Amino acid sequence: MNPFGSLLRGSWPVVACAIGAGLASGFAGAAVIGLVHEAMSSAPAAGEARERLIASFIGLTLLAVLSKGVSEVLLTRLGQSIVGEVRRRLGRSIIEAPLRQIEAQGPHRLLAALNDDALVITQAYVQLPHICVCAATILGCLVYLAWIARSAFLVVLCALVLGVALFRLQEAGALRFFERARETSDTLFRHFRALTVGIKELKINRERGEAFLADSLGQSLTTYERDFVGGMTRYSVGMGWGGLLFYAALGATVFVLPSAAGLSASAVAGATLTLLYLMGPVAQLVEIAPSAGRAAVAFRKLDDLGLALADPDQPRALSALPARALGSSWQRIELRGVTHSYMREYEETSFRLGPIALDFRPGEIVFLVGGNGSGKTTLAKVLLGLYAPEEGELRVDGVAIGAANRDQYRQIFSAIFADYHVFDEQLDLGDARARERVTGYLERLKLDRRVTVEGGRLRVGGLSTGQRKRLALIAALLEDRSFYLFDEWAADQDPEFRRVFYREFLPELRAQGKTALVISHDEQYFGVADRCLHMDFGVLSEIAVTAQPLSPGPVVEAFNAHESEPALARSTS
Ligand SMILES: Nc1ncnc2c1ncn2[C@@H]1O[C@H](COP(=O)(O)OP(=O)(O)OP(=O)(O)O)[C@@H](O)[C@H]1O
Repeated sequence: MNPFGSLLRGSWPVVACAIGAGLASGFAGAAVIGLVHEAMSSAPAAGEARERLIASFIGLTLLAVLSKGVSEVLLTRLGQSIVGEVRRRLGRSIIEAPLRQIEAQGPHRLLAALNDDALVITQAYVQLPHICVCAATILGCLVYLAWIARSAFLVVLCALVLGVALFRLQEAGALRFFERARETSDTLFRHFRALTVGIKELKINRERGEAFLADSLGQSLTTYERDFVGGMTRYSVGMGWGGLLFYAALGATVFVLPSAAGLSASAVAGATLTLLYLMGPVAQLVEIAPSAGRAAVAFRKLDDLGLALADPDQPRALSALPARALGSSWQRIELRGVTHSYMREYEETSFRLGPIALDFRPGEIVFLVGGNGSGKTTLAKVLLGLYAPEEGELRVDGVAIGAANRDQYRQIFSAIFADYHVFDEQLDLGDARARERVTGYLERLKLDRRVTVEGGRLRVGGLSTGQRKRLALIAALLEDRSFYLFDEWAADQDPEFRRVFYREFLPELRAQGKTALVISHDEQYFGVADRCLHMDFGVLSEIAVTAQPLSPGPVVEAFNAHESEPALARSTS
């Protein structure tokens, strides 16, 4: 979908006012030229006529300057609102795009799109009123020229047509340079990311730091600079041709047309003034061209990334999932013959998960174990609706999950992946009960000194890696979803918090009727599970649960009581 009109929706009044003010400025400027021409070519005015001429001159120049100022202010407003809108839409596009697509692009490409492409597209949009004003001024000047000196008009028209053709030729080359520069921009953002994320490694090893600056970052910067300058140079050459043709038309008007076409001295003066005035808007239009060219490259790049700047208000597909499935009232989540594979570049083999047959019921604690790279996280992503199954299907209480209801399905889950992120700024606690709950969690996870509750929100201080993971656990528990995924949550916790997690939090979730899939290597806690699944190179099997609680206590007793229930065995692979 062409986002051109929809990006400006809501900004049309500003665009219209900017165009109106620009036109007023352009026409007032052109009228000043006409006035000057009239004053120069007729006998000096006296008395009332002279006063009228001076008053008109002052009025028109004031109008030209003021309306130009108004137009500039409006354009600044327009620019800021469009860059915000472009980034909002890109953000939405990223959230709505399939996770595999986003993972395949990598964060650096998305950052480049959010930064570079959003700005470049905005710069082009902001020029829109300028383009209208310049085009109107050029048109007005050409009409005036045709009226006072037809032969000069024809010469200028020929020069314009030839100039545009030569300019377009140069522009094609310029766009190729800009496309290469845009590709380098992706690499640059990858290096920027490495610079911020890998700052410790770069500081510790000076040679690595120097090599990074000189080779990785340095080379990309040089390549970007070379291609960008190359593109702009092509445009400058195009502009040079245009300028040369313009001066040729001016020379012909002044030196050739009076004798060749019998142009009068007054017509030559008028045509010369008009041509000199025309140079301004023509030059402006030509200067805008690189912005438009770069915007075209940016739009193409967003298309390649699969990120459309679609109108966010377009109607969305309605979910086919019954509303009750969103709460804790689902009774069965099934994976039937589900598969997923990754195609690996430069490798002949690809990883394939499944086919998986698996059921989950409310109130189950299911452990998932297996070696590194065996497919545990991949299974979790498929289960959570983050990857669409290639074959087979997911069902909730018999309702198949597809594109239309996948987003709604995902709202059943709360997850802490190994590469989790906590949205601190969104830790809004809401009512008093939630505040009470969170105070309890903070105390139990020994975060009450680092994280405080202020004005219904959590205020987070500097946290260690393990503390941050515990904060992620609190954030997940506050979401109060019916199905939890913990991907090696306890991996970076000390023994005390591992115990609290396995012996207290998991049984509590079970008691609340919530389900948890726990990816874990902590064998000593496998007894907590109702079922234990094992993943081996994408193949899932069920293993026996052994209950060997380490340290008995009130919570463990409760857990042991639960263990006397028969272990659920609904999973097969
Ligand atoms: N985004 C991806 N693109 C391509 N291949 C991937 C991707 N993510 C994982 N893989 C591959 O899929 C296989 C399973 O990975 P997965 O992350 O599911 O394993 P895991 O059991 O969770 O491993 P770990 O215990 O190390 O976290 C691995 O061989 C991995 O190389």
